Amino acid sequence: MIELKFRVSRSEDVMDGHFVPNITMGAPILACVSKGVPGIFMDCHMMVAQPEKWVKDIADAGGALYCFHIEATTDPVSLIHLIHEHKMQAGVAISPDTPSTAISEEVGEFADMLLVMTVYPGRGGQKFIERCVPKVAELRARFPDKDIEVDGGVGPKTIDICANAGSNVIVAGTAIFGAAEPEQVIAGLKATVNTAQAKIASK
Ligand SMILES: O=C(CO)[C@@H](O)[C@H](O)COP(=O)(O)O
Repeated sequence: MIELKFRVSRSEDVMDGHFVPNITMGAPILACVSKGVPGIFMDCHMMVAQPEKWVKDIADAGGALYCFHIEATTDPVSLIHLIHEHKMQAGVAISPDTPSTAISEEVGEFADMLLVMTVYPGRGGQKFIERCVPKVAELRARFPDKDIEVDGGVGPKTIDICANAGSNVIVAGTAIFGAAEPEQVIAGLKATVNTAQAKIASK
């Protein structure tokens, strides 16, 4: 299945730091998309400083998954519960300089998805940061049943390392939107992840 991922941020509020094309927008636009494409799964990556503030707005706009940054909150467990109360899945993201251990056992167990950023949050088209990949393997070992997403600089040249580390949700912006034949890129990314997942499952 192809999902659409929405990067949600406001100019005054940006932190500095499945297959998903990536688009930047806020709740009003999400609401229009939700209305125009009934049943769409909107994976909302909240690159905002106070993620608690936007849960209701995003839920009301039709968000299906609300992913916040662990660096942006002091109480991730309560935030996950709040997201679930609003009938959305909860994702927890870590930026490139944040270790995987920032995700406690409790947070990892309650979350539906863990996101390892492989670029610094802010814009598309950045270079893949390979030193982030071991965090994917660490989280996969600790949380074998969770969705683990990678985001940033992921495409045909970097998918192998992500998939083999255990990532099963891939965000790709430039690699898809910049391709002459996006369908082929998506098919290649999917095949690589499916093969790696089958290998991991057979161990
Ligand atoms: O939101 C971010 C970075 O801030 C990422 O989702 C990138 O926008 C992904 O785009 P590419 O790196 O694939 O071009």
